[in-house]
Amino acid sequence: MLGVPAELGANAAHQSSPVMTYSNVNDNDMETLNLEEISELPPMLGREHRPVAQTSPWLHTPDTPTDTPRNLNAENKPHQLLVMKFGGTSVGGGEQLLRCAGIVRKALPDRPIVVVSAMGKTTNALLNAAKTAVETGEVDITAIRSTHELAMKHLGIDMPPTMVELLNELERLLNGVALLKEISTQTRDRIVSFGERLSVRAFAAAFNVAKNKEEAEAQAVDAWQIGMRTTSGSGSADSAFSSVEILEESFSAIMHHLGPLKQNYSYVPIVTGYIAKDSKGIITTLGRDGSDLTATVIGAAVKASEVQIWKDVSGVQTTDPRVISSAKPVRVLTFEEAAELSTFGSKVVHPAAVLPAWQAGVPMSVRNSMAPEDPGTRIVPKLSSTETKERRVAAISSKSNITMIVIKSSRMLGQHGFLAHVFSVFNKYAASVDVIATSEVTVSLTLDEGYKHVDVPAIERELQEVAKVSVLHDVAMLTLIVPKSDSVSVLREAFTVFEELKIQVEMVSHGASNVNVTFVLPGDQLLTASKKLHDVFFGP
Ligand SMILES: Nc1ncnc2c1ncn2[C@@H]1O[C@H](COP(=O)(O)OP(=O)(O)O)[C@@H](O)[C@H]1O
Ligand SMILES: N[C@@H](CC(=O)OP(=O)(O)O)C(=O)O
Repeated sequence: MLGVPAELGANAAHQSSPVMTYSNVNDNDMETLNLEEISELPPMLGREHRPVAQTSPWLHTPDTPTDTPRNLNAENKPHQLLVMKFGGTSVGGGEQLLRCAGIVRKALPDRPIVVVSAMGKTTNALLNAAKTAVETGEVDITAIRSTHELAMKHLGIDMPPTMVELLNELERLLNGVALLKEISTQTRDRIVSFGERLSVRAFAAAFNVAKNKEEAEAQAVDAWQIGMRTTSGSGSADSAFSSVEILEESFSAIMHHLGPLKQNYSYVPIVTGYIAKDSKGIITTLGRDGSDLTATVIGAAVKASEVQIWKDVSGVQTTDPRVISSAKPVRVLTFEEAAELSTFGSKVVHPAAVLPAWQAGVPMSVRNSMAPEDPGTRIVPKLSSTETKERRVAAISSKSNITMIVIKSSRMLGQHGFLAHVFSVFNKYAASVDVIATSEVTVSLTLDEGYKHVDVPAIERELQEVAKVSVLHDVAMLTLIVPKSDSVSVLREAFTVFEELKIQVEMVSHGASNVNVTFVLPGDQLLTASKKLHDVFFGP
């Protein structure tokens, strides 16, 4: 479902849409709007209780006489838009919000669309509040309330009424859960959505406090107001993987709502990451860390000049700096390398988020909100020849708590019958396999830690009907991002390290992608192996 329509923009921009005047659009109204109503809404939303658009900006297409030079760039073309996503760590409190608002102000000539995650650890706090309500019947949102109150206090303003109302609504919802002592996955998704709905309002408030008179005002936007729509399905709130997919129609809807900012940058949209609605108007979530996906979908939809992911670290590092302090910044990665790196354990960019930008040819970068002058990491379609020459291994990532299953055929099924049977069992239990190695009679594979819901004992029982099965828990995967051209020499050096450290490699996967080599190791040897390999490939 996720894909980028080939011809966004020019054609869409010439469709006329009705001239609308509206007022008093508040969040509660938005909650009850149906699909048609949502798609009918004009592009400028979010300013509470006051008229926000008198005419449809779609009437101001680049070639209409109403265009002024101010709306065109130096080459007489409409401006592009820049997507800037700020993660929870970058917007943890009032001080950080002001810092990020400053970064956005500096980028105003590039016409930013801002995407924001929940403040600090708010998503975890919301999930815990829901759990506590179910288990104990108690409701306590003091910490969530005070995170937002303190931030507004830092800005020197009262909490905006919509934030007060959202906090009260959250409390009422949790009281209902506490009374029933049960919660549906749909309600849980709804509860976590408050994190981003609050943070965009806090961010908009911070920007409006910081801005000067000439600068456009910020407006908080819930992603569904600009048409971010997914398939139906709940339960992604606390999952590394989303159970929903972005509907293709979202791309044209987003372009419809935000595209006019290319001609007339009349407000700074501050859009909720991570949340969307399905076509019935039910709130859905994109999986943990899913705000990156919101940003790249918007970037692809409006053909942005760039999608910037702002974090608390100076771009992608050669490995997780919390684990190995000698990690160094990676200046440039290809989309393919970035996708592999995140799929295989680095938390820098959400694994699914690379795809929309990649398909749309919109470059990305990872930047540090604590050090905005740092160049960070560029993510581009292709490396230059100098960049290629400069490095062999781009980065190392790892995943622990992996389950490895070794299946040895006990019947003469023939290889294709055996493999078909094995995969049918994994398919039945919705178990997604990460790494696989096969021989005539043996299949070894790993299950990702994100699939904790998978009933491994049931898979084991079914497979035992045709095979000898052994399950190894607590193995780890260590992945080197390395182009195929260098992988032979890198493999040789890696095995020298494993030999020196007497590490038993359970499985090696090489070749499925152009850019990665993955080793499956005993979990307790991961740290030693990572440190040594990092020293070898990047220096101490
Ligand atoms: N290869 C890596 N490069 C950079 N940071 C990494 C890497 N692997 C793990 N991290 C960690 O990811 C953290 C940022 O992720 P996260 O806290 O989820 O950010 P955000 O809230 O901005 O989305 C960094 O502080 C860093 O410790
Ligand atoms: N707030 C959500 C979504 C998100 O993307 O967050 P962050 O950008 O802070 O990883 C989460 O915590 O999962």
